[in-house]
Amino acid sequence: MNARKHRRVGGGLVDPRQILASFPEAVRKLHPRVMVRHPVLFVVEAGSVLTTVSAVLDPSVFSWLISVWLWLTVVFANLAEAVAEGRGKAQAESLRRTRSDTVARRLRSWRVSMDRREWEEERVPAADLRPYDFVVVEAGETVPGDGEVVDGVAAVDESAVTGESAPVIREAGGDRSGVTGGTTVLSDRIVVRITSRAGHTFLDRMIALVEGTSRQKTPNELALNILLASLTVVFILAVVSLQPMAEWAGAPQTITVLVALLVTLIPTTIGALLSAIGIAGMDRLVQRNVLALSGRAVEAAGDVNTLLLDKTGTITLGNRQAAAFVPVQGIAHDLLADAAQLSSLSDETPEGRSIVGLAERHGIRRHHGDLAHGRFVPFSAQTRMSGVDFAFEGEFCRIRKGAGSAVMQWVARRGGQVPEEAGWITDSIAADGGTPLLVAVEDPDGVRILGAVHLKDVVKPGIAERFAELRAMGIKTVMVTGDNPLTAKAIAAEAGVDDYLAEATPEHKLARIKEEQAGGNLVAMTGDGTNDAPALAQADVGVAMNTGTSAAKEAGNMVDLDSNPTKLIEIVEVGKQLLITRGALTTFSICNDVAKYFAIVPAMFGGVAGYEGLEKLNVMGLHSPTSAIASAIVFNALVIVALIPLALRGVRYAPSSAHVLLRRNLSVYGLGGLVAPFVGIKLIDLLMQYVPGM
Ligand SMILES: Nc1ncnc2c1ncn2[C@@H]1O[C@H](COP(=O)(O)OP(=O)(O)OP(=O)(O)O)[C@@H](O)[C@H]1O
Ligand SMILES: [K+]
Ligand SMILES: [Mg+2]
Repeated sequence: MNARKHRRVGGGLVDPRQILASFPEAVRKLHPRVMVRHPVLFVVEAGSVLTTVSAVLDPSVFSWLISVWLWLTVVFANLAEAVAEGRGKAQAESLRRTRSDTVARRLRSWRVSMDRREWEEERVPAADLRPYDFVVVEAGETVPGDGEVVDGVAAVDESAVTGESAPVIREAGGDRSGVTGGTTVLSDRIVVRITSRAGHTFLDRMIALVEGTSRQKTPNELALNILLASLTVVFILAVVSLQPMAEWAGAPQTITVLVALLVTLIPTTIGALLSAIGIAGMDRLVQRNVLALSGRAVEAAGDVNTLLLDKTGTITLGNRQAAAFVPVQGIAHDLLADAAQLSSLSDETPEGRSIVGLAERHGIRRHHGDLAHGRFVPFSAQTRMSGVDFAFEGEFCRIRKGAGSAVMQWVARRGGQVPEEAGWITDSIAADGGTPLLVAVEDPDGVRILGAVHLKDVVKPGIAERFAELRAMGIKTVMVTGDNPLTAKAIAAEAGVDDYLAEATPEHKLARIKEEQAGGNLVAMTGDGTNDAPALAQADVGVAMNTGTSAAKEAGNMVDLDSNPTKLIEIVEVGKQLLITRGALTTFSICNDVAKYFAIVPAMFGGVAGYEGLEKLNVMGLHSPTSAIASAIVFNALVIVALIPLALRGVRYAPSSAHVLLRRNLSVYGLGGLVAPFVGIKLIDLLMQYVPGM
């Protein structure tokens, strides 16, 4: 994994300076409008106001001590969130500097005659660009906005966004056409169609994300918040109803004591850390160069059990190159090469361009001028073919090239014969992991297959080991590809996926995901192409490769800046760690509160006639009732600070089954939660006895 240049080192540790720096923000967050979003802490804040008023009216060391520590409890809770948010701020700053304030070279066109347009360049600020504007970017210039390359090929330096310094190729036509505003073109010239409005670019979204401004509570977080709020209501009722009983026993309690009791009982610890845990999860993904555009997706990632990947550009490098022309018997090699080149002259896909190039290397150089009144048939994922219709020396002619089955059908439909040999050729190319494209012509002599083009692609290195890791995590991998079954089988075997689906159209990919979801599976999908977009949108976790088309990036809910399909392993780990951390700290918090109840109630009623039985519960032998209560409140506040690093770093996660993790959690954090207050409160009480008046 590459380290983003402006990325901090040792992301898991909390720098004490960071805590200090976040203090003012924590105090600002005391505003009730902010606090109502955290119901448990809102109750603590209200309690702090009550005890402060009562301390003013009826001052004592005890009442002031409690008031001060209650306020500290709320500040500490806000501190957790402020520290979590603060960690993204520096990164956001450096991204802001990257955001381009460049001047764009916008193309303006007007119609001169029926079929001719005149183009003119104008210089406008990047901020004025709108979707469907066309801009020119040349070597040395900054891409002024997000868009799609519609003409040309260029090497682009994307390090400003991805942190990766090796240049990448961006080109028109294929699945590597997306460019991001703020990146720099290193060579050549491209024309870009702008796809996003100023202020809504990828970089803007990235800034909002690392700053946490766009973060919304996830469904799980909302549910937990409701649970915590309900618990709080129950405890409020319990404490309020305690007073009549205490009065009946002749020991009415002060407001300060009642508020203190309430605060120790309600789940303040998890209430304080909940949002920091969520922010930290998103942050951990940013550290791994993944932008999660929804918190829900991060949670879902923790439970994913099926991963769908497309082949070209995701499992393979995606730069399918023509390697050879394989003619059928009786057809000259150069005739096939010529036909293949003619059909590709306007095919702006990488495949198309590489066919033109290969034919040129065989000495065949055709130009658009050779195609009188030619009509180009562009490639589509549905037809899996492309080609051209034109007139040649007065004769009408059609050429088609494409997936074996698609071209065979085309030939058969037009009344031609498909020689058995065509099947052998495509099969032998496919069995090798290559992609065969059959080439066929239709002219006055009839319809026939000329041969095949052998397209070669390379499986990304090291991918098989990573898929084995996914298997160990209980995740099934399925490759879905538009390619033929034999190629799919060969690549599937080489990459080590569990299953594959060949000849898949965008609809098939989508259907396969719905099918998996109907079977109760949580599905992740990684892809880069426009033909992956529907599937990326349907998947619970849709990870788009940053190299991909803007349609793919819009459809997914995560973008991997490294365009590494096995990144999902890390995404799943972060998701699991998020869920486990939240579970562990909730367990700890609730067990803690139960233990505090036993520490504080006996002390409160110690020595009260009729409640002597409770005295026996005072196993801790605390100094005095006031000291016991104050110690519990101090402990309650300090626990929050002590757990901030754990909330931000996440509970240690080692891949193992869900029930092993659950058991481990319950024992470590449940037991820890029960024992910690007895030790902590006793220690604080030992100090508290030296405070005069306690
Ligand atoms: N430019 C082209 N002209 C004609 N046929 C093509 C062209 N590009 C690809 N094909 C054929 O169409 C098939 C489907 O292509 P598509 O892009 O939908 O899927 P893919 O890239 O092979 O797979 P994946 O979905 O894994 O990216 C290819 O396998 C190939 O046989
Ligand atoms: K508490
Ligand atoms: Mg693809």
